[in-house]
Amino acid sequence: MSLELIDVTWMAGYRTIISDVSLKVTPGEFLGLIGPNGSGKTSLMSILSGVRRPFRGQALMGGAEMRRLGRRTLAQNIGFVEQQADTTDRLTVREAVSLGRTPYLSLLSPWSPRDDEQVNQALVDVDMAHMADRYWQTLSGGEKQRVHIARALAQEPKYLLLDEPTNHLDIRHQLGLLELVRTLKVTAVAALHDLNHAAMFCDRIAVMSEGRLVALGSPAEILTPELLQTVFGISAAVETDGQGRCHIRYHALNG
Ligand SMILES: Nc1ncnc2c1ncn2[C@@H]1O[C@H](COP(=O)(O)OP(=O)(O)OP(=O)(O)O)[C@@H](O)[C@H]1O
Repeated sequence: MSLELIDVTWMAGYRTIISDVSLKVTPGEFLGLIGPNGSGKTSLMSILSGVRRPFRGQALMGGAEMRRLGRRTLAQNIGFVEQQADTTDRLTVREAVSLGRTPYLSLLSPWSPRDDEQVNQALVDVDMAHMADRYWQTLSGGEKQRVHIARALAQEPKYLLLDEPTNHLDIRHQLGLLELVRTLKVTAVAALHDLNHAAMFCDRIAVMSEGRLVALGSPAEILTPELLQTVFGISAAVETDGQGRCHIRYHALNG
């Protein structure tokens, strides 16, 4: 089962934000989405998640058009952690993560010990179990971000979509989160600004520029000095280690 976009265009008013993007997310992979500010990463993630519908083209999950699948089906398959999500509700951390179980609950299938297990595991995965009884409003930005991710993990998604998930996180938690995503049995797509993190953790990288998908491939194929110059307007050297992993060394803009 895969997520796929076929010739997708999305417009806001009369402005084209996403142009003719075709992209198939391979089951089990960790796909990084990179591109300059305003290049369309968030817009593309919201189409991949089923939150937004393409203006033209198709967004498919397991070969079925997402627009024909119910919200519950989408929520049982796709966990989406958006940027700047917040709540004014007076919730504890555990209650916020428990919301991830909503797609599985009904009158005939009420809250069970298995739901508790999923919530506990998600809290452990993001290193927030010790704060389970704290109120959401009292958390730091990074702690809130980890709770968002735990809520998505509690959904037991097949696809985990993360929009700039390392925002607000200290470096240890950034690395821990990306390592976690890589080891989970999910297909993951993450919009990332740190290109070296994309190189370290992603199987493939998709590059957005001005609403178009301009490159897609392994980190070593994608992260070349030429692409960094063309898409980001920067000068950099790219080193490759013995295992084929690359590392970008940036040059100062006015150096
Ligand atoms: N609802 C909307 N109405 C009008 N313009 C929009 C809307 N949503 C996005 N845009 C515009 O579309 C472009 C792409 O935005 P998007 O948030 O997808 O980019 P991004 O690559 O995620 O950027 P960033 O790296 O800054 O988060 C931007 O110019 C943005 O202003």
